[in-house]
Amino acid sequence: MKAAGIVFINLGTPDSPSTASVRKFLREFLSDRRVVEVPRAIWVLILYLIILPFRSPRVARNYKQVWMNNISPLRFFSQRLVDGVAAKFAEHYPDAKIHTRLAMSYGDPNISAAIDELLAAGCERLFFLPLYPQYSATTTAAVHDQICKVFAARRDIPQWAWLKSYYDHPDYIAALASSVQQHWSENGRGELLLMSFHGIPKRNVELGDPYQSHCEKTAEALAGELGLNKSEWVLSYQSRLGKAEWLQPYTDKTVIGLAEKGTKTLDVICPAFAVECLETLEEIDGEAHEFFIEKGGEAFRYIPCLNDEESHQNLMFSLCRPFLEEKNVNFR
Ligand SMILES: C=CC1=C(C)c2cc3[nH]c(cc4nc(cc5[nH]c(cc1n2)c(C)c5CCC(=O)O)C(CCC(=O)O)=C4C)c(C)c3C=C
Ligand SMILES: [Fe+2]
Ligand SMILES: [Fe+2]
Repeated sequence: MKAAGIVFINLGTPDSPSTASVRKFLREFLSDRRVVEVPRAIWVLILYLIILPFRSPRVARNYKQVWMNNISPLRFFSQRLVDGVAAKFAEHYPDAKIHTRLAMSYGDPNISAAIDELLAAGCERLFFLPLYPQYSATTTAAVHDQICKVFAARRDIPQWAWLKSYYDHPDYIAALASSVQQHWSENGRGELLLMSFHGIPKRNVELGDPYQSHCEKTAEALAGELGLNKSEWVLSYQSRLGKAEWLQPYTDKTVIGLAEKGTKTLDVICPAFAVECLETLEEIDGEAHEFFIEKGGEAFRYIPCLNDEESHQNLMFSLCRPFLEEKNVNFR
């Protein structure tokens, strides 16, 4: 087997929960045209005059609530996951040279540095695995752009492949289902299972982004695996930004509506997030949790992301295996 490099890529996160670090992160993230498609001249004004000055201190306070000693949850769990998968590679392919790296779309460690390190370590083949089960141009294509930008500046391009999505991979659905079942066995079963996915603007879907259809397929497959009928689960979209319409139903309104209509116990899972982050810990287990209780709910039970669970490491291993074994790669 030729020396191979695997790059796991997540969104990115600030270096610290300070306003300055959050501002730096938001500036890079929200300047990407894949993320915000508003015409540049208008967007630069909104970003620099409104979002960066006003949102950064508020979001920094939110990050402070979920920060783990001196590391962000997203960075902590992503690195643990990658370390766990690296150990599996070493165990299953003891004679092979497989190098793994975690990289971020925004902030450090960046994709370009990861590629440089892997090539310097002698990797002749590279595989990129964005940690987004559902494809969206706002996230997955942004990763693809960055990979292509790095190679556009190189003369000798290595053989490389990437994984576009894994929204219906049997090991992904099985890992989610077993996390729900474990949660039910430890905490009891709520009246309803809410599956909350990160949202994107509705217009993006109208223009051809398959994200919504991927989320729906994940949700239906998970409900099927758990044997739930239509009245036992709900899909919603969280984390909207700005005034435009995003995918509906919105998670905050859904949670409030359910509590007002008499749901007392709610189990909540966020299948679009590979690992814990601000959007799961603060927005869902913090804010949405509070809304539910304020409006009359009794128990809001957040089901953790797959994080560095064994089932998640095995899923990552399965996703990399065809590439590592140089089989005919036939990814979706
Ligand atoms: C799971 C996939 C994600 C999609 C799709 C996505 C689209 C998307 N996000 C924003 C704006 C923000 N997202 C923010 C945080 C954030 N987003 C994701 C994932 C997806 N985003 C994650 C994992 C995180 C958490 C990062 C962390 O450090 O924990 C933020 C920052 C926080 C805030 O200011 O509220 C913004 C902004 C847009 C505009 C978008 C699609 C158009
Ligand atoms: Fe986001
Ligand atoms: Fe949020």
